[in-house]
Amino acid sequence: MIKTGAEYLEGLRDGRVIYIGGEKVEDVTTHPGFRNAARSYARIYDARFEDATRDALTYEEDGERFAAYYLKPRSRADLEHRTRCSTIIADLTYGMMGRSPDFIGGYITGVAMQPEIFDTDSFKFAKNVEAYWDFARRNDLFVSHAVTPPPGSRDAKYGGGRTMQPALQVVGEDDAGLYVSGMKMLATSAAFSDEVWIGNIQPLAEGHEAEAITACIPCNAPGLSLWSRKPFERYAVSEFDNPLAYRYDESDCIVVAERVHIPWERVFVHNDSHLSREIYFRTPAHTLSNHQSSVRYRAKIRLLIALARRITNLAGTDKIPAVQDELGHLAALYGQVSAMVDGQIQGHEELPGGLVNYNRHYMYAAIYFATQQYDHICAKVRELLGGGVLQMPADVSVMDNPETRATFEELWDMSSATALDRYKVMKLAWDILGTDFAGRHTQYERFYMGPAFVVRIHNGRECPWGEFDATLDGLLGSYDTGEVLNRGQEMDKLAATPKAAE
Ligand SMILES: Cc1cc2nc3c(=O)[nH]c(=O)nc-3n(C[C@H](O)[C@H](O)[C@H](O)COP(=O)(O)OP(=O)(O)OC[C@H]3O[C@@H](n4cnc5c(N)ncnc54)[C@H](O)[C@@H]3O)c2cc1C
Repeated sequence: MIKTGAEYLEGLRDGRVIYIGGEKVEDVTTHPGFRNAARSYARIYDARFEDATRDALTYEEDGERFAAYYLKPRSRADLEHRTRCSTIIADLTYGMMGRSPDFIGGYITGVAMQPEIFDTDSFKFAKNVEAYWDFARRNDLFVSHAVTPPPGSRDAKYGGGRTMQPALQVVGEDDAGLYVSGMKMLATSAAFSDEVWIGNIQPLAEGHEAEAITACIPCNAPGLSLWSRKPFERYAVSEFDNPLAYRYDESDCIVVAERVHIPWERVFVHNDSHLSREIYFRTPAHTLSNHQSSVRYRAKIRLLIALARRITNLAGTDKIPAVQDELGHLAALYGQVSAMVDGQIQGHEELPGGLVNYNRHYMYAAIYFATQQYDHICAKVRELLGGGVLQMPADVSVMDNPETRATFEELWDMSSATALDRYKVMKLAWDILGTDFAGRHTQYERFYMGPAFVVRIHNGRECPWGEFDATLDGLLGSYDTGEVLNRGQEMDKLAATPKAAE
């Protein structure tokens, strides 16, 4: 059953423990660091009840409606349905919320499409994976994830001397389940999610099997706390000055567990270092979730490029051929991203059991493009922006004082736009390019799938090298030494033949 925005917000008032530094957040739906972002997520939930978006955001099965990110794709049309769903969510948030519910919806659905790999000689967890997917869709869960170990796990003294190890691991077991303690990085949107998925996207070293635990934990589980980074929403001057930080700060939290109990039915991998990482790649999980990343990125750079064009229009530089050339360059990059989204559908893969997946190599290639080009796109927009934003008054209170307002409106007005309209565009541009919020986005786009070398490893793994070999071998096999020698001898003969009378 799908939830309304109000029901979703009510679910966040569940006693979860969130810290901002030493401050304990009592209620994310009212706290000044989180409340507007919570409402932005609620807006996504409400859109599922609106005529224009219901069919794209949901699917129906046996008379019941579920979020479309829980749809197991069986055809190209299903993949397109999932893409439309993520496009609407990304458009509602201008691509600012990377870990919206459709991201981990892709993980959960992806693992449930090939649950058999979770049955091993030691544990039979396939039924848990399938049951969790059904539980998540029936309860319309928003799940976030933390699958990166803390830097402390590289510490040479890692093995000893501490009462609690930094890397989250199993520390106990009983008939009902497992106990875990430690930290996981960096659960974006966890403050707003119902549950958090913990696991390992990086390889685990031998001897670290206790860290292999992969499971879902409710955000209000006893012993679990979420340690938030600085919430930018709290420091937004106003909605007019920082419209993006004010509405769309999705938050990032370190997950800290102190003897958190996980019932067996929520455990997907235990004590198996290899499998704990393989599940993302041997199932469609990583591809379904990160197709969403490409779709979201497209929405974000559309906003950035639209801003670039508007800025040049307001400044009157849009008629200059060199400026038009820059806009053409940005338009080409946008076209490439769009083509990469469509290509993942066009080149989709058939899976066992009548299921399909987006093209995983194209997905990783799109992510690599996105991570490498984000700084470049921002730099181009900054170039076109000039000193614009810094040539504006400090904040919108300039409009509250009649004296400053009169001068502002008289001197800052241009034929292209009023002073206030120019101010509005410049402040929005700065919110995506220059503020704390913007800096976090630059880091996010670079690291959400891990460092660049990790994204290259994914590309190398999924590249159809066999096809490359076939191309090369086709050419190499089309000639051999004998033929070359024969052809050479024939040329010699021809050269030796007397030419006909000219
Ligand atoms: C804003 C943001 C949100 C995120 N959200 C999530 C989330 O929701 N869930 C989640 O699980 N993760 C998330 N991540 C990703 C995650 O937390 C890590 O930041 C990411 O995996 C990189 O790990 P790290 O920070 O430990 O960097 P490191 O692994 O320490 O890498 C940092 C740099 O060190 C160098 N380096 C390290 N190892 C090597 C090597 N072997 N070879 C060459 N160079 C190397 C590279 O230059 C690399 O860029 C998020 C990250 C950011 C920035």
